Amino acid sequence: TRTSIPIRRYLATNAEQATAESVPRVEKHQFQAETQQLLHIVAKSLYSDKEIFIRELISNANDALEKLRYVQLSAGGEQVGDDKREIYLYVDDINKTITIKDTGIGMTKKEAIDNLGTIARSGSKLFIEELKKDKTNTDDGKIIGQFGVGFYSAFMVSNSVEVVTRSYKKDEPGYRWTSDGSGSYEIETLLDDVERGTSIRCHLRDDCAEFSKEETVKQIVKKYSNFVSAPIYINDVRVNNLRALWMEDAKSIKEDEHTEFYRFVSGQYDKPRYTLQYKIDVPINLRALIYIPQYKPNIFDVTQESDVGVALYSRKVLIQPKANQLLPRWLRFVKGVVDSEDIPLNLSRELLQDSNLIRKIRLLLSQRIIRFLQEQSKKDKAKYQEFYEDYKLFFKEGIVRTADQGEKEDIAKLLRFDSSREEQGNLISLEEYIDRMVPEQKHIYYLAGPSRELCENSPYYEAIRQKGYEVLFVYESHDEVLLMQLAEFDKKKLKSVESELETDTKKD
Ligand SMILES: Nc1nc(Cl)c2cnn(Cc3ccc(Br)cc3F)c2n1
Repeated sequence: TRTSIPIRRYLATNAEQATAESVPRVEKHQFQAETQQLLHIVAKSLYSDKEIFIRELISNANDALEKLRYVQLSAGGEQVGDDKREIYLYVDDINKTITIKDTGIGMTKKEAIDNLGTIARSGSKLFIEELKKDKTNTDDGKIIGQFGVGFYSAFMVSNSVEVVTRSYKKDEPGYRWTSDGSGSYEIETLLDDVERGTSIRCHLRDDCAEFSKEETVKQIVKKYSNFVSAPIYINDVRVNNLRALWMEDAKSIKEDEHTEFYRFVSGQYDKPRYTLQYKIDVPINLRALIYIPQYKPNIFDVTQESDVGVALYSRKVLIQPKANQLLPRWLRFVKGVVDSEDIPLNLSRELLQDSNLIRKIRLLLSQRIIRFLQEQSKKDKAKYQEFYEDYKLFFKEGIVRTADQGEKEDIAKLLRFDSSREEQGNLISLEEYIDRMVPEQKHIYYLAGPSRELCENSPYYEAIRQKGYEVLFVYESHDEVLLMQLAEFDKKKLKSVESELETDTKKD
């Protein structure tokens, strides 16, 4: 429904109408100081790669559609049936422009000017703080995230930016805002009909002409905005088609949907061996969909810094395709998506590296994955053992590499060992060993040898068996180093039977 009204009906009386013609329809404004500063930050330093201006403008467009839906819902108005909630991109490689148009809530003149100011005020002040303190962002971050500095990113690639917008509010005219991002902008009240929503037209710089090429823009939209809930069209062809599975109710997702999604995020064509969907809102907002591949990693995968498999999103918008700081190195074989609202959309790649928010996500995720795998081991021991045989090198590397005893022991929960009390090949965990230690037994005992038979025939083993103690058998020399490195677990010392015997005979 084109509810826009022509300006002439907008001014009730003739008198007003008469003056209307003389009202200066184009006003010139100076950018505030903060805006200048922010524009400079954004245009010069903020974004590692320019292409994300498309992500930012699409996110603003999607937010405008979400705000419209929210406003109409809370106003009790029914969702007007034929009211399209869509995002349109138009590229024109003759005139070197790209336009992002939404049919969302739109802006009044005051809102446009205030938003520019708000972004600039909260943006530059908060942004400078963020750069300094790198505290986890306060809710102001949400304002930026909401209609963020993202708009300014258009100036990274444009000689000038032209915005046509009309608010959903009754009797509001449309406006055209233009600026070259230098010191001022113009805002013109439009006399003719303007459809509700906002369209941002970027007049691209010569060195950014690629963003007026349909194919280039399609790839960028698929990369960053594939999961944006509103339909996105480029020159009237729909481009986004995948559902953000990680936002959906875990119980409603079928196995083959996971397989399709896993193949999209992992770039591998096997299936998930394990699937973990993880949602928390405190201490931070986190939606994660984690897959462990069916595929057995080869020595190359283990030794090289293989392609890190976890992508970071914020509210369904891609922030970083290979967010390797989201998981500890030893979990680099994990694939999937982590989405956090608390990540301000506009943090640059560098800032993401070591913020304490990222450290918190890393700790929460790795502990949740360990807990999940322990649960899986109890649910299906054989399946876990198969997984353990394929992935144990990653855990051992993790234990040896970390300096933190707590983390060593967390990872050690995943280890499995041959035991004197079990059939060969029926592996037990350290926790299972501890649960069945004899009362006066103080330590966890292990014996390293080339094979089970040689272990069982070792004099060391015989002695300890007299005491009725269970002994873990390890056959690889690196396992001996590993256990020495681990040194203890759950306050019990890990003792090699060989060393134990000597000290016993030496009556300490
Ligand atoms: N698409 C879209 N829709 C809406 Cl409702 C808003 C509100 N703020 N922004 C960012 C923005 C864009 C242009 C100008 Br001029 C000012 C400005 F803050 C929005 N962008």
